[in-house]
Amino acid sequence: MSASKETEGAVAVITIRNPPVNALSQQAVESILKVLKEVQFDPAVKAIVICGENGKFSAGADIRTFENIGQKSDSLSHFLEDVNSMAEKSEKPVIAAIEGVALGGGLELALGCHYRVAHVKARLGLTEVLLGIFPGAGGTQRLPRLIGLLPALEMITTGKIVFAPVALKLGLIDSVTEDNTIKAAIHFAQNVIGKPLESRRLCTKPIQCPPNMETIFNDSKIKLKKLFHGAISHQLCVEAIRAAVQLPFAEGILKERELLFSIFNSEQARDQAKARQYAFFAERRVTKWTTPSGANWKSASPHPIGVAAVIGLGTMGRGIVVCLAKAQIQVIAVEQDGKQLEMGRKAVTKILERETLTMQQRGLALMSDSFGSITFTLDFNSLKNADLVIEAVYENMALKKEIFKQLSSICMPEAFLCTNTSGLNIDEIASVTGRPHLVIGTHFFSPAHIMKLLEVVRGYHSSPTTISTVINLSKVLGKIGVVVGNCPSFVGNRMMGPYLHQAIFLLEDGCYPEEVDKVLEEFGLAMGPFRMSDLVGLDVGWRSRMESGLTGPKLLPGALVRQREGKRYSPLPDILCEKGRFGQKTGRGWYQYETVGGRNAVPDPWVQNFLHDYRKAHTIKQKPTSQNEILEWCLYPLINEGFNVLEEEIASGPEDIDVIYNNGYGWPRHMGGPMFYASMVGLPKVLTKLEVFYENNPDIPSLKPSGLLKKLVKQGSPPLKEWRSQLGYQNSKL
Ligand SMILES: CCCCCCC[C@H](O)CC(=O)SCCNC(=O)CCNC(=O)[C@H](O)C(C)(C)COP(=O)([O-])OP(=O)([O-])OC[C@H]1O[C@@H](n2cnc3c(N)ncnc32)[C@H](O)[C@@H]1OP(=O)([O-])[O-]
Repeated sequence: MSASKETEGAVAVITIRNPPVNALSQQAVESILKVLKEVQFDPAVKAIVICGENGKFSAGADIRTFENIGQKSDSLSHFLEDVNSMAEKSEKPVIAAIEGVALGGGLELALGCHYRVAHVKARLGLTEVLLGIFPGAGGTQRLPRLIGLLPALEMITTGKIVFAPVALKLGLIDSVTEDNTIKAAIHFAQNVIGKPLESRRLCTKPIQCPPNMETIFNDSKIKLKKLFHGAISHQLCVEAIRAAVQLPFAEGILKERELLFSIFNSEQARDQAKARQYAFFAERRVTKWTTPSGANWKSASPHPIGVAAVIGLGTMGRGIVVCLAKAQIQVIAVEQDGKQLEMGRKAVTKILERETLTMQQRGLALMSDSFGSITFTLDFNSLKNADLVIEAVYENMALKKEIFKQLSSICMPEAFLCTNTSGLNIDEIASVTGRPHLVIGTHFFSPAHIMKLLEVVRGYHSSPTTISTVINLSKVLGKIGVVVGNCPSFVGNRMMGPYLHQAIFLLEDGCYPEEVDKVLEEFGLAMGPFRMSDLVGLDVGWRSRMESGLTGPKLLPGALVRQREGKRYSPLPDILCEKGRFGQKTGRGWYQYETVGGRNAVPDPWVQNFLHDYRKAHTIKQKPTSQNEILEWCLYPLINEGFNVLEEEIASGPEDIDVIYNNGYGWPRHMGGPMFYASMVGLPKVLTKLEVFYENNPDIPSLKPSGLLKKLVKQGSPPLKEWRSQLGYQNSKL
């Protein structure tokens, strides 16, 4: 953890060293400050270049030290701003040579420099808000002075990262190079020696403000509230930028620090920051998978995938083709029906055109010819060229088995065979192949080219190389792969089950869909259970319930309307489907929509009357339910299932579950994930509530408190990071 100095002619090059990403710990910052002071007084030095070791400028303040945030944050912010200010005030030109990343405090340091030279692939951003804080070393005061109020507002309040070419257009950097950045910066420095620096000092620069500033700030706060569901740091960013506009620079810096401090003094804001930082590290932790046999992310080597095939060009298949092509992988897209193939080809082309346009708008030179080539074909034999095949046909075990049998004989013996099933048994699918060790589940989330999550479902025989290859592929696709065990519905969908059932029981008991959705959306979920069901399509669950005999022709005669095998059952979604209300796709579901396929959910008086009549017909007394009760009734059963998943060793740890929910199910990051949320609420409280729920509803088994939850409470509710050590892994499905 140090900064060192070398000289090249009259230019001193200060290198930040703190592997792996040159994070700015207090020690690192002190060291930069010391070297910077030294070169200020060295008469041989006429210009200064600051760079980071190993091709990374700096990923900002050291997040690992944030755990004990509070007083310390003030000193770190102080120190970092001291460096920035010293660079800014220097009488010798200071140039930031930006390679890899300049994020958070790293970019703030670069903003303190007089000039910025970046490599074409470098990424820059003030990402603090994504960690529940905001730039605390002058970023909110300097960035608007450099690039203008509106672009700065957008970058700071959303944590948006831009590539160097876009940064150049914004005026964030002065030069982009495709060659050696440090050499380019030294050359740049030599050219500016002796030139006046006053106009390069951002602290002296006025901010160009549009006349309707107040409206801009107020609108921005409203937009952010909607977009980030009540996350406090986003709102505080606006206040700090307002200070940049209203106050002289030095006072703005003090205000920025005061606002940053207010985060640590508010319990809610502090918890949100903790949750976001936990989510950051959880995402890194899940990549370090391990199996009970001892194989792990370090010991298993992934195979590179040059050619991948996708079978089935429905919604999921199309999205998977797009993300493979975007990652420059050659794709073979197979359908069995000519019409479906043509529809799939058109849809994929349209998405790729949209993606190209978006990339171009973001200033990235990604053109359609930099996508991997796609061959659309009806010929199954073309699969013989694929390194990896992803089957994405509809959820039918017989069909999937038929396909895997064919794959086993057509594909190269070393080809990996993946299924995009969202809940079927991987081992049963693998059993029809001659290579079960190369079979694995790759559960993508819709839309597959956008959603970041990939549940990697390990079958009993899936080899470490197979796991490693698919996890590596998830990285190549820009996704987060989480290894989970093989059980019905795996992790995410399995936990959704009790949540959705409970939401429907609330309707029977007196609530309305919009009431339940509102509570969960105010909590921060991207969509409440009913809007989400309408989006997915109510017919999906209906077909599976018919298949398993819970409703429809296979239902045993004499079954009670609201009970199945002694357990509470609600026929409400079945009745809606029988009436052709499948959700958005039919323009009617739990809500009504302006058109078939419309997205704007409007409460439907028909549903209200229907629920009213239903309760009357079944003599159900309408119970008043408070907002808090709605939240607990929906979330606690979901969390309880999470503990069951951990106890059965379907997920390696609470972090895995939380990463799945944050990236696949629209869980608000400032709540960390369901398991983190449980730890914040307090395990004894969750347990007590579940005990009461179950006692009053013994016919709802998912309310029965999980053994692991009880065990943890008995042990005094250890912190979440210790839960893993309570898991035995004797019967691990991982
Ligand atoms: C609270 C008071 C603050 C007051 C002062 C304010 C100053 C400032 O305004 C605040 C900040 O800068 S806030 C900061 C704002 N900065 C950000 O938000 C940037 C956050 N970082 C990133 O976005 C990504 O990590 C990168 C894009 C840098 C690299 O992505 P990639 O290539 O896919 O690699 P990867 O796998 O992701 O990371 C590799 C390893 O590095 C580790 N690590 C990373 N950053 C770290 C950090 N800052 N620190 C420590 N460690 C950090 C990471 O955990 C991992 O460790 P592991 O043990 O091997 O698992």
